[in-house]
Amino acid sequence: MALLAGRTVLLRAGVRLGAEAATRGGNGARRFASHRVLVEPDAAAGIATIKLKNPPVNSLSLEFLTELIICLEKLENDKTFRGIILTSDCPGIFSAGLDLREMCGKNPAHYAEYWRAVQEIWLKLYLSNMVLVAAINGASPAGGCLMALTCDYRVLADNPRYRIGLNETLLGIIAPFWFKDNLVNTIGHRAADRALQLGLLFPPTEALQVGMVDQVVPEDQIHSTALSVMSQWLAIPDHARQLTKSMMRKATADHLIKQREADIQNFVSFISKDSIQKSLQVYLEKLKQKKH
Ligand SMILES: CCCC/C=C/CC(=O)SCCNC(=O)CCNC(=O)[C@H](O)C(C)(C)COP(=O)(O)OP(=O)(O)OC[C@H]1O[C@@H](n2cnc3c(N)ncnc32)[C@H](O)[C@@H]1OP(=O)(O)O
Repeated sequence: MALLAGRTVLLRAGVRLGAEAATRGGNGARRFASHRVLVEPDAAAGIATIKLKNPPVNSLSLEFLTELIICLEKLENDKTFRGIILTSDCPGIFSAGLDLREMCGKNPAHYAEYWRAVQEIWLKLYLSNMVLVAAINGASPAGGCLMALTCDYRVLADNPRYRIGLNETLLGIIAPFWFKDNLVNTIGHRAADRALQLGLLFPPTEALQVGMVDQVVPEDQIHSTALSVMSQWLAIPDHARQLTKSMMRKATADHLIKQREADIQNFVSFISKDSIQKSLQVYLEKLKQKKH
């Protein structure tokens, strides 16, 4: 195993994380080769910082999700690491959430493959044995917010443009039950009810008030704060913390695990509807025209 402090890392001989992109080989198998998930290891501290790097907005495309899933698997299986700091390498954006282009104008088989990957990243993050701290250094709507919600602790940089929330209703779509469960577990039923129905995106002060994040700090202190939170969490014996985490989260994860195939079918039939396709296209078009 080679560990290079402060660099994109080689975790196992010959496998370069962050240097991988999914492509189809002749036999249909996936190969990997690109630079979207940067891992900065601190082996002495047992911490890996994952920097999301899928410019311009870290939208969660199938390829990006696949790389992230592989990265998390490798870290989870590597006893060197006990904690992950999840942050962004894209200035001003943590993640714009699911890649709308994966949900528009594609076929049912693609939607099913995509949704399985979305479920997988959520399960991997939500059930991770490691301590996960989100250092949210940018806007974090929808799927971006969901990734942060899977973490054990959330630090948000204090910038009014860095809004966070599950805004699905604004797109004319519905947050799945497991997005909802994760939000309810974090901010409580009443606040989640209001936030989900209105598709609220909270600026930092409100995000802190509602419990969507645990701490708001000046932007230049986000990484140091995440490190100090991490050392506090890593001071707890792993077995006790991990079993407690599992006790708190298992029922929520099992809810999805038991209905995984049905959830995929629901997604495929919902997203394939003409009316939903139309809403998503209009939303994407609005995003594109915003600049002009
Ligand atoms: C049953 C279905 C359940 C599924 C649940 C869905 C969960 C989701 O995650 S849906 C995605 C929801 N995401 C959003 O609503 C965020 C949309 N984006 C934004 O609000 C802004 O882009 C953002 C605040 C993140 C950043 O703003 P800017 O810095 O001003 O960037 P631009 O808006 O100019 O965007 C640059 C470029 O990126 C494209 N873009 C943005 N978001 C997405 C996305 N989620 N998927 C795909 N592409 C995205 C945007 O269109 C611009 O493209 P170009 O015009 O081609 O440069």
